[in-house]
Amino acid sequence: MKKNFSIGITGSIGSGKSEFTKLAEQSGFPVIRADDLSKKILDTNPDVRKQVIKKFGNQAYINNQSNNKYLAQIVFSNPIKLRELERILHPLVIKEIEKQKKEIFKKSKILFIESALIYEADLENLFDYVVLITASREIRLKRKLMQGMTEEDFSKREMNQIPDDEKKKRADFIFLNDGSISELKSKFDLLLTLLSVKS
Ligand SMILES: CC(C)(COP(=O)(O)OP(=O)(O)OC[C@H]1O[C@@H](n2cnc3c(N)ncnc32)[C@H](O)[C@@H]1O)[C@@H](O)C(=O)NCCC(=O)NCCS
Ligand SMILES: Nc1ncnc2c1ncn2[C@@H]1O[C@H](COP(=O)(O)OP(=O)(O)OP(=O)(O)O)[C@@H](O)[C@H]1O
Repeated sequence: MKKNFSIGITGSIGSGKSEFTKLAEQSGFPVIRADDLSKKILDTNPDVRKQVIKKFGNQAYINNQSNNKYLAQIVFSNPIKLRELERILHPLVIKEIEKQKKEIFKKSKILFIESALIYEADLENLFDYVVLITASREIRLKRKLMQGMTEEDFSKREMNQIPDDEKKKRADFIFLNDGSISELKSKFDLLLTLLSVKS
């Protein structure tokens, strides 16, 4: 293998991208989760906190923690507000990914990066390859209902995401995750074979 690879993992809500990322982690590969970075920045960056309170009010934080339920209620019902929150967070998330990527590539040739919004946020150039995890709406909804999300909250989030048909045109690899986790693991192993990577 000649160079370092960064592999983006994306998919619509409930598709199973976190499960796929977990498989990469369990196989010993370094992983970055954009969502976790975003949450950490939202919680701990004082300048972000100032900007978020200015746009969304004092209720955006409870004690020292971001009030995600409150923010979710606002932004997923109002695309303008969502863009405002994204404009505050995304540049910092991208900067942090780039920083961590450099460090990780000193020790590893492969890096998996999970991000729900690779196409929505135009992040494609952060990755050598993008893996799209898919499942029917019915299955994705069922999974999120099982996790305690309401159908209304699911639909509001989904409405702010690019449809799978469009994502499929842009992804390098597409894996359907409508079976068991062990079937998903076989697909993960297939990806390693296709990329000539050994865990
Ligand atoms: C509004 C917030 C605080 C709500 O947090 P909450 O814990 O309820 O949801 P969480 O972040 O875990 O998201 C769950 C799912 O919602 C969907 N989702 C999250 N952000 C977005 C978005 N900007 N656009 C579309 N869908 C989104 C994804 O499918 C994601 O996996 C949070 O989603 C947020 O800060 N979003 C804006 C920043 C962002 O774009 N983050 C995504 C990765 S960088
Ligand atoms: N093949 C599968 N078999 C059984 N359960 C699954 C499978 N894939 C995912 N799940 C479950 O469905 C739920 C949603 O999966 P996951 O969190 O991986 O999706 P996601 O794409 O990361 O979702 P989100 O966009 O909400 O972050 C989780 O509880 C997960 O364990």
